[in-house]
Amino acid sequence: MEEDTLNNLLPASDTDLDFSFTSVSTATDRTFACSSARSSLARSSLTLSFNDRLSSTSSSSPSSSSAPSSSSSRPHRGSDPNWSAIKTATALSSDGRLHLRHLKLLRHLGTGNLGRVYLCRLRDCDSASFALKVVDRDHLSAKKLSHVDTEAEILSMLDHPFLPTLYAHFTASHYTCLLIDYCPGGDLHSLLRRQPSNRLPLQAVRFFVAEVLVALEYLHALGIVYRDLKPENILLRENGHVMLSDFDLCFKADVVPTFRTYRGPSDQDRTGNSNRTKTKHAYRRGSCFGAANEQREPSKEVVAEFVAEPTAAYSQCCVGTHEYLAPELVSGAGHGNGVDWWAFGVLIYELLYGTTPFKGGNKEGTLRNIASSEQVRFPAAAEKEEEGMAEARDLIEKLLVKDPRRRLGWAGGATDIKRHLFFEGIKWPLIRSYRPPAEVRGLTRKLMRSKSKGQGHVSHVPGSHRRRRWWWKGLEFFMRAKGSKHSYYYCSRSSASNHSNGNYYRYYVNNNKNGRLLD
Ligand SMILES: Nc1ncnc2c1ncn2[C@@H]1O[C@H](COP(=O)(O)OP(=O)(O)OP(=O)(O)O)[C@@H](O)[C@H]1O
Repeated sequence: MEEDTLNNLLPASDTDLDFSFTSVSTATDRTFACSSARSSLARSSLTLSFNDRLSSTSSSSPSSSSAPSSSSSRPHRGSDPNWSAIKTATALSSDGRLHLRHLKLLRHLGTGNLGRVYLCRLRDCDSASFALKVVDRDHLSAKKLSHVDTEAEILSMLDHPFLPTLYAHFTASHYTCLLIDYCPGGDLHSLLRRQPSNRLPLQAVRFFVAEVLVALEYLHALGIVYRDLKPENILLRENGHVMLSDFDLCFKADVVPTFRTYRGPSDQDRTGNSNRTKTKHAYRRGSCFGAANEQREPSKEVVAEFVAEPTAAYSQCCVGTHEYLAPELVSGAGHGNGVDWWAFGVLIYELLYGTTPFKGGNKEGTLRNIASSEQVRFPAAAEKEEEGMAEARDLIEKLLVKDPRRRLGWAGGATDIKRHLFFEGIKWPLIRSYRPPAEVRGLTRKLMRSKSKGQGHVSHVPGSHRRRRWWWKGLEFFMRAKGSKHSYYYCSRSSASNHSNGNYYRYYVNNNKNGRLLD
């Protein structure tokens, strides 16, 4: 029905656009506000500065359309059939650029806070599917527009199998359009809700979080702190591998890559389960994190490893999804790269246990639990629990350390986390070749179906309510109760009643003397 309507409304040219999309109704206010990111000092030529890498594909001028982001600047996607299709379409275009008229909208996939997302194809090529995020600039505040630009900037930097590729970014009339990979597998949150007790088997968790870890590693190496990790933002590609989405809450900092050395297993023991005395290491082998083990003596050689972690990243702009907020975000005292590693711990916990670790009776309760000194607790272990659960708990405990500087990942990033025993045996360079877990209910069947239909989409499970990023009045109450010296300003308090889901609040922490809002 909706598909028909959209098809009927398809524009003959870009100028017809006003009639082709329904404007996003007053969207909920974003919790994002631009960060007060404090970059690290540029110590050497190795310092990567985000701004140096901005792609020229980002264009905000009205009525412009852009040439597709060049596949040559994305070496890993050079042979991607989607790129070939885009190149063919632009070669046939009179001005060598991709326009909205080259696309055929097939279906509305969903609506976010900034815009609507459509499944689409190129008019002259039925084999390549894309997701088109359409943002009606006329209906967004200046602040939200800056979020759109942030998302476009970040997307234009990415070249990674577990992150979206931005094929084109164009502005037509008052619409900004971002053309990215289409993920027919839906999101991990919906997949989780299909599982018995909302839990995934441990091997499936290892598969998904290992890929997320690699994606975060890449983002952090670029100095990007993601800040919105949660199952809802982990989409599943046609091949069952993950793709992180939603980059408008990110903030950027400089990162100083370093080489360091470590001595094999002794370091592994440090980051792994320290109570375990192992003389031999069990290596899992076989397809998709299988359980076949092989015993071998630990290697003792000194290994040089690359670490690019934005440890100096700093922002005071508090954003995120409440169950995934790190304690330093809740306290409003400023935060950095550690928030992603905290959220990574929450993610592993939720995938394994079907709930988040600090969830309270209501949102304030959750915040209180996060901010308290109470350590993470686990449900009582089953009598016969899956192999690897002890390692999983140990990893979660090390990630959910309340002090960000003592949290696993803060200093060494994903490099440290990868060495934890939970991930033992994973051959990281081959991670793209691992088979998605066949035992996960709904995963392969849905993906197969979407493949055969060519345009299927794993819908959200009814009742699997997506957790939005919000901030809520309860925080004010909560902080007052704690006698905090910080004061909070709800930037959108007056418009809160207009919000479509009524649960979005953006706030600034004001802890400077002159009372200026930190932005
Ligand atoms: N590349 C994609 N492939 C398939 N579905 C997608 C894709 N990108 C987004 N979607 C779907 O479209 C919907 C809207 O996505 P969008 O990124 O605009 O907002 P969101 O994920 O709801 O988050 P927020 O509103 O917080 O920005 C989501 O439900 C998502 O599942």
